[in-house]
Amino acid sequence: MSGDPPAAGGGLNGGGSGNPAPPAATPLVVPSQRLRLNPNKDHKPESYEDLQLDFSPSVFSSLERYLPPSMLGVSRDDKVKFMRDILLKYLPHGERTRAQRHREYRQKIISNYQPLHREIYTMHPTSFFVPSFIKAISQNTEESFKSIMSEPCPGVFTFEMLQPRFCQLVLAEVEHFESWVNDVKFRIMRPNTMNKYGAVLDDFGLETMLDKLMEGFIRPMSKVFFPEVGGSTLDSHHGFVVEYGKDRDVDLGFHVDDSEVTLNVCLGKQFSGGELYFRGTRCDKHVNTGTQPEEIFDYSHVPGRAVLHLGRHRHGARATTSGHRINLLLWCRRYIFFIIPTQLAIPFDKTFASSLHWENSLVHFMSCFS
Ligand SMILES: O=C(O)CCC(=O)C(=O)O
Ligand SMILES: [Fe+2]
Repeated sequence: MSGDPPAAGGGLNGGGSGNPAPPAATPLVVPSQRLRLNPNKDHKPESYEDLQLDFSPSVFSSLERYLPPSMLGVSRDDKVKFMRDILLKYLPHGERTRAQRHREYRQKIISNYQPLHREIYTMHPTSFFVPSFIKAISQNTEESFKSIMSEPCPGVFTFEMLQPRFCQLVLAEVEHFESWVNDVKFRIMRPNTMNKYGAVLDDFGLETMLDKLMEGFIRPMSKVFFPEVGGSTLDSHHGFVVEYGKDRDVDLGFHVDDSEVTLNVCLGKQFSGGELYFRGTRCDKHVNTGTQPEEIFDYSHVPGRAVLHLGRHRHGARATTSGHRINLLLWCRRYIFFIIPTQLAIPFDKTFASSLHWENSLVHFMSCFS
C-alpha cells in the first residue's frame, strides 16, 4: 500500500479520499463509547432487516456485538445512529457509490433470475455434506476435526466434504445461471481479476446459504487451525465458482487470496491436470520471496473433497489439460477487525497498516455487507 499510515483517529480519510480528515490524534468518540475490542458473544443483536439503511442490515447486526456496554440498552434507533456514524467515517464517498451500484446489480439479478434447484439456496447439512464431515463438526473438537483431515503440508488441510448429488445440483445451477446470462445478454461480474470465466454465487442468491456454511462449518475449524488470523471471528465471505478446461480458463497464476481463510472444494466434472501448487505462507511484505524445499506441495483435486488454507498461503493452479473442472471457492474474511482498532484510536504503525492492506479491506468489508 502506498500512502501514509492513518494517524490515530484519522481513519480512512487520512489516505486521500477527498473527505476532510479529523485532526490527527483526536479520538473519534469519547472513551466510554468506544467499540469493544472483542465481540460480546452472549449478546443477541437486534434485527435491522425492516429498515431502509445505507448499509446492509447484517453490518449493523454484526457491529452491534462490538458496542460499548453503555450502548446496549439504548433504543434501536439510537444504536443505528451511533453505528451509522462510525461506518460513514470509514467509507469514502466513491466507495459508497460503488457499493450501492453492486447492490443494484445484485438486485437486478435476484429479481429476474429463476433458480433451477431452490433446495440448494437454504442450508441442509444432511443433504449437502458427507456424514463424516457432519459428525466431526457436531463434535466440534480438535480431535474430531483431525479425525477426518489430512495435513499433507503444514497449514494445508484436506477432507471429504460434499455429497456427489449436491455437487451435481450446484453444477446444474451454475450452468442454468450462465445460460440465463447468455439469453438475456446480461454482463456479469467475474469472481476476481484473475478469472475470465466463473460466477459469483453470492450475486445470484446463494449468499445466505454460504454465510451459514462459513459460520457453522468453516469458522469452527478455523478457530482451531487458524487462530493467528482470527479464525473464530470470520465475519464475511466471497463465494464463487471457477471453471477450467476447453473454452474456459486454462490455469491460474501464482497468487495469494484476498481472504483470511480459503475453502476450495472441487465440484467435478471429469478432468485431468488442474493441480493446486502451494509454496509457503508469507505476509504482504515478503510475498515474493523464495520458496524453501519443504514448502513445496502439489495437490490433485478430487470431486467432493475440500482444501482449507490461509489466504496468504501462496498458491496457483496448473493447466487443466482435458475435460472440465469446476471448483467452489469461499474466501472467508474478518473485516470487523479492521474497524475496531481504528475506532479505538490506536495508532497504526506503517508496517502494520500496509501489511494488512487495511484500507482496501475496509472498503471491501463495506461492499461485502452492503
Ligand atoms: O483452481 C483452483 O483450484 C484454485 C482457485 C484459487 O486459488 C482461487 O480462485 O483463489
Ligand atoms: Fe486462490
